[in-house]
Order: sequence, then C-alpha cells, then structure tokens
Amino acid sequence: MSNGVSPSTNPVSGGDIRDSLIIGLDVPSVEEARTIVTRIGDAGTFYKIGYQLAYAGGFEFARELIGQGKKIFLDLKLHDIGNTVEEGVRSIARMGVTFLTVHAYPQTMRAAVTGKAGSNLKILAVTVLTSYDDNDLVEAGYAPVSAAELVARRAGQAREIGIDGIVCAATEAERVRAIVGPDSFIVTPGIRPSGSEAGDQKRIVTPGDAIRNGATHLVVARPIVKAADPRAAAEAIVKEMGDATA
Ligand SMILES: O=c1ccn([C@@H]2O[C@H](COP(=O)(O)O)[C@@H](O)[C@H]2O)c(=O)[nH]1
Repeated sequence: MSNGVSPSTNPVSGGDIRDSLIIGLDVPSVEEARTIVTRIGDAGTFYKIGYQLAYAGGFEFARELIGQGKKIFLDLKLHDIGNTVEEGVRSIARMGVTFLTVHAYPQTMRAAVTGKAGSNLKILAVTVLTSYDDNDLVEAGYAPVSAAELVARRAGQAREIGIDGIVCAATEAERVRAIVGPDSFIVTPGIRPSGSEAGDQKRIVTPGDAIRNGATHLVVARPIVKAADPRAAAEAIVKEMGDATA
C-alpha cells in the first residue's frame, strides 16, 4: 500500500506545502478530533495521532482518516526489547499509516527497520525530545552532553541503521541534514508561530525558520487545535512555510 510520501516527493522541494504541516490531534476523544479535522478541511492533509488520542479510539480514527485520503503519523515513540518492537512495527505496518516514531536507541531502531520490511511505512527516530534542554539531560542521568550533541550522535546512528527520518528540534535541523544526507525526512516538533506560548517546549523555532533550517515536516498541535479558528491557524502556518521556501 502506498502512503504517498517519499524523499523524491518531499513537499518542501516542489510538492504541496500543506503536506509538510503535520497537525497533532492532541485531544481527548475521537469526537473532538473529528470536529477539528472537519473545521480544518482541506487546509490539513497530514495528521499526527499521539498517546492521548491513540488510547481513546485513535487507531480506528486513523483508518477513517486514511480512507478520506489524509496521511497519518502515529507518534507512539516505541521503545522496548527488540522482539517486541519488531512485532509491534510489523502490526502497525499493515495499517497504512505514513510515519511511525521509535526512540533513537540502536536496538530499537534496528528492530523497527526489520519490522517494517516490505511495507511503505516510514520509521522516524526521536533523538532528544524538544521539551528537553541540556539540564534535563543531566537530570535524566546522561554524562554532561548538550542536546545538540546527543541529537547529532543519534542521527548518525539512525543513518547507519537505515532509519527513514529524524525527529529533532528545528534548532538542530541544519546539522542533522549534514549528517543524514539529502534523502532523509527531518520532522520537527517544538514549532511556535511568533508570539504564541511555548508551554512545555524548550527548543522552539518559528515555522518559517524551521523550513529555512531544512526541516521537511513541521509538527504543530496546540497552536492549531487550541486556536479559536483551527483552520485559520493552520493556513497562517502553511503561508509562513510557503513564504520561507520562496
Ligand atoms: O521531541 C518531540 C517529539 C514529539 N513531540 C510531539 O509533538 C507534538 C507537539 O505539540 P505542541 O502542542 O505543538 O507543542 C506533541 O504531540 C508531542 O507529543 C514533541 O513535542 N517533541
């Protein structure tokens, strides 16, 4: 089954710029998610389903959206023993989703690459969460290392293992591109239009700067789904992204 996304059709390099905006459906119910998707209409082509919705009927809703021609990013951030990750990815690969996340640990990434074999599923490796700064890494037990250094190390491992794309902050996108080469997706959460609240995100970048830094896809949840007019919020972000490619 084709999911309609490949590095050669990377929307930032010539396709539909709307496909580069991944809207995070971080809402508590399918009913609420359906309302938002309807309100956004054709301004949104790519949706992310994470923990909150996945465990509240989100898998069925993902199939519904795929049936409507939308692309789906399942942000499950898998991390377990290799066999469990491999078999889990094998099951997800049958759903027809476009992107799936795993944490960027070598065992986990190898298992995911094996599990998706023969499918069109693209695996993204989450390097260092965008809510982390250098102090958070020390608190989590890492020897003094900057978030940027750890992202670079994990991006290099992901490239060696054959992962399709990297999740990082757009602050690191340029450096990651130099590591992973031209054919990898670079997917950046922590996006904040100027003037909007950072919330718990610590490594934030505006939509325009993220594109200029080399991101292929931007992940945006609260600034869109909590906006009074989600469609207008999505359109404004897409416009800023498009202007950055001009
Ligand atoms: O490093 C990461 C990885 C994933 N996320 C996810 O992206 C969205 C961002 O939501 P906002 O409301 O736009 O901050 C959210 O679903 C996270 O789980 C991330 O933020 N950082």
